[in-house]
Amino acid sequence: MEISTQVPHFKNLFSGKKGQNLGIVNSVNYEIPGIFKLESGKTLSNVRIEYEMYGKMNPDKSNVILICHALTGDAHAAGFHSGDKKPGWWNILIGPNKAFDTERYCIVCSNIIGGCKSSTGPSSISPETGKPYGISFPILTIADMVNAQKKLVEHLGVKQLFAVAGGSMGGMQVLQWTVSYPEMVKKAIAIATTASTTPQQIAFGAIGRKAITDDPKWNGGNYYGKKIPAQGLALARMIGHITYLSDASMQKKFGRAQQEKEGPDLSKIHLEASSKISSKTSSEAYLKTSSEASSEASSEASLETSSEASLDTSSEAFSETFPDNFSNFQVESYLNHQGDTFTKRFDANSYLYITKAVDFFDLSKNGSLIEGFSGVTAKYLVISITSDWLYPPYQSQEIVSALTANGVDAKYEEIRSQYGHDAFLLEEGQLNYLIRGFLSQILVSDIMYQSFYSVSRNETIENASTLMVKKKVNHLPVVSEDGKLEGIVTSWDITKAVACKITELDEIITRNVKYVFSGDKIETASSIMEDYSISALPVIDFENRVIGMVTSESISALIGKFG
Ligand SMILES: CC(=O)SCCNC(=O)CCNC(=O)[C@H](O)C(C)(C)COP(=O)(O)OP(=O)(O)OC[C@H]1O[C@@H](n2cnc3c(N)ncnc32)[C@H](O)[C@@H]1OP(=O)(O)O
Ligand SMILES: N[C@@H](CCO)C(=O)O
Repeated sequence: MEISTQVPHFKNLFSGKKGQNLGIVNSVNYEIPGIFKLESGKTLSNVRIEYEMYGKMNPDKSNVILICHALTGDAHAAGFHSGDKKPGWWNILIGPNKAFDTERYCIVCSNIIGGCKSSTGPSSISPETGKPYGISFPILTIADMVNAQKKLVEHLGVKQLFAVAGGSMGGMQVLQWTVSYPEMVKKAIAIATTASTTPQQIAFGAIGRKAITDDPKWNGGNYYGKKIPAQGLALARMIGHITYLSDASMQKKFGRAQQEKEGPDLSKIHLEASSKISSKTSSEAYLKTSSEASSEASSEASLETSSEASLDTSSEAFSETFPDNFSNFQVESYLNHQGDTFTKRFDANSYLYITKAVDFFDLSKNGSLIEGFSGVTAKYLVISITSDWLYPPYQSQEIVSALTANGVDAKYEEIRSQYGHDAFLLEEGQLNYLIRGFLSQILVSDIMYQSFYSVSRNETIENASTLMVKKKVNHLPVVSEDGKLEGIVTSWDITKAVACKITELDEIITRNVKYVFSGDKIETASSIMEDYSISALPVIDFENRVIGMVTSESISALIGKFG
């Protein structure tokens, strides 16, 4: 066997290069075959999951990181969609040389079920009725979202995720993953989240939902192809958005400043600009809804409707309440803008279902979070934000305490920020630093040789020794016809065999062979080598197929280079 003599590629482990953007990225849609069962016992069929993937999977698919989005996020976590000026929502962290380094990891992000960004949700067409589900969509839980993601992960052929990461509701999915499928998650990163939704969080969710359901245009959830409940949805977002900021960030952003009286009215500029900028988003969202409602005519109607409805929201709010010359604080204008733009990108029924799933979330068992986390094995990084009053730091500390009580390796970090809850979307420097440190232990995959020679157990000792001499190697993994590891022979075994006049390789193979996985830390490989006095280990995948070799020389070279 030859293990290629070149020094393995150390990639950008210690490069300190500045992060780069991914360029143009695309979404992919996957349909879960058969019936998808929900926690409630209800079922869905033809369930679609929209996802994006950045970076390449390594041969044994052990470098995959699943990113879980927050309440109103989607699969588009990084890079740019063609024609877009803004990148995906976690572009600060995902890309070459960023914490979620796409040169090293394969990043997958999917839109949750229940959402309105091409995964199956209330605005999708029910295969049974041929109409949008509306509120006939079954009740959802965070576990349902995770179960759907698991189907996607299986479809991608990934046996174990290198990591799962997310903030806010994304953090809840992270926690749920490690509870529901402990064997499938190696590392977990939960940011600005809770393991059990508090009454205060539920209260804010309830007000948002009431704003929507009290809007007459909500119409019992049956508004597709008609005027959307823009006013209620905008109000829900305005309430929600206040909880994503902090007292300090609002002071800093707006103070008591008022919108300019002289010159153009900024709130109108923003409204006009947003209806133009978001016309693509709006047409995509509602074309989707109405094409699902199956008529081109209705798609035009609903496109018109969606922009009319959102303009209605603000004009009603201002004209009915205040005379024209009343002052308008900047913070009011800002919230109006946030509410208005939200109506152009989000479905009101999805908002109801998803916020309810958040409210249901409670991982404690018999009132005990320690019991709830009893099966968790993933290594954890839990991050909170000093100014987050929606998911305050004590809730992250409770997670860490309960994990630690179960013997889980859990690290707690606090980001110092004035941004409030949404700091998990904004604090580029601190997040990159903490996440990179947590993820970037050197792995076998970083130093293994992917080109190697092997022999079959039916080989003669003469042929095996000729191969070793010719290719200048001391270890040959013995593999079956389908590449599965059966044993190993070393040059020392061959020397002994020659001395004892043994001719068949089969007689000298070490069958109780030590091996590693490509996702193992190099410390693991190095301690096996030390404990058993061996200088090379086959690297196998989860099917027991040999995919590479790691040698003591390659580890020494790494230590020499960076130690
Ligand atoms: C996984 C996920 O969570 S995905 C969902 C994340 N995205 C969102 O939540 C979208 C809405 N949220 C936000 O915009 C969040 O505040 C953030 C965290 C994403 C962005 O934060 P920041 O960069 O600080 O932006 P900021 O909060 O200042 O908002 C900027 C917008 O407000 C507008 N704005 C600022 N001041 C005013 C004002 N006085 N009057 C009207 N509009 C204003 C800006 O023009 C800008 O509009 P645009 O987004 O249409 O371009
Ligand atoms: N602002 C983010 C975080 C909410 O938790 C969102 O809308 O998804």
